[in-house]
Amino acid sequence: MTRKLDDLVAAADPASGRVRLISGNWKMNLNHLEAIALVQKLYHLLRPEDFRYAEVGIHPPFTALRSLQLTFEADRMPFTLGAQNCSDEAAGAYTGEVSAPMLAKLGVGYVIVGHSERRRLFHETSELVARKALAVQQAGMHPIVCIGESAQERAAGMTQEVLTAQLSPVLESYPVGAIDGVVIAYEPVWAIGAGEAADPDAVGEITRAIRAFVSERLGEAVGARIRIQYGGSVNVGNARAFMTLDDVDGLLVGGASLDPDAFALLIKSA
Ligand SMILES: O=C(CO)COP(=O)(O)O
Repeated sequence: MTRKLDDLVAAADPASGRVRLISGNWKMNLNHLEAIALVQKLYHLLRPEDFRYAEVGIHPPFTALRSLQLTFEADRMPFTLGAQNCSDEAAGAYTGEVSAPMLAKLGVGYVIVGHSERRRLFHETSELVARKALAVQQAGMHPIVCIGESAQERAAGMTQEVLTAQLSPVLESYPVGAIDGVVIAYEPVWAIGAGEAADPDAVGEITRAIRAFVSERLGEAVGARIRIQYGGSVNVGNARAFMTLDDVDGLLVGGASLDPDAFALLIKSA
């Protein structure tokens, strides 16, 4: 379900004008009944003003999308529905795949593409990720494009190089007029599921460099409008430190989004 424009304007950061976005990536967890129970509990823990601070996206497995779509509609819950992946093809003989138009039909607003788990475990290249981002845009949704360096790449001083290489195919192929609908999620691979997040000062520097790179490639106006999330062991204790960084507009939360009490507190603390 997509939220009304006036709600989203309220969720914008007054300094940057960018709408904050806190997204819960459930990964391969929770069946559709557990998914309904979690969002009902989460919704009751949040007050209307919590939704005015940021747009809150929920990214369940595909099998729970229809159930959550109906739950959000029936109870008028102002969450935005999200998916974790999609095919770069619109339809056809691709056994086991799910297309972007199918997700759009379910009311999905955001689709995560290029998560490091998909790059690493399912061998997704940055070119494929760029095609998926384009498929998401063509179906009328927004891609959340994940980029991030591994521990080895970081140790070798290659962070900036890796991030720009991952991002470039998206910036080169995406329609220029729609590019500010892209959300970039900076998720250092070594911080995912690690229990310890990256240092906020370092994230501040890296996200500033990501925005500068977008500005350099596509102009200052686009750079100023594109949204950047941080992800990797975000929890109640550190969410605010990331949200107060100038170039961070939101969070991509894994483990902590599976616990409604923790996720509600995290949204409030941010
Ligand atoms: O991969 C992540 C979100 O996409 C982060 O996961 P954790 O928050 O569990 O570290």
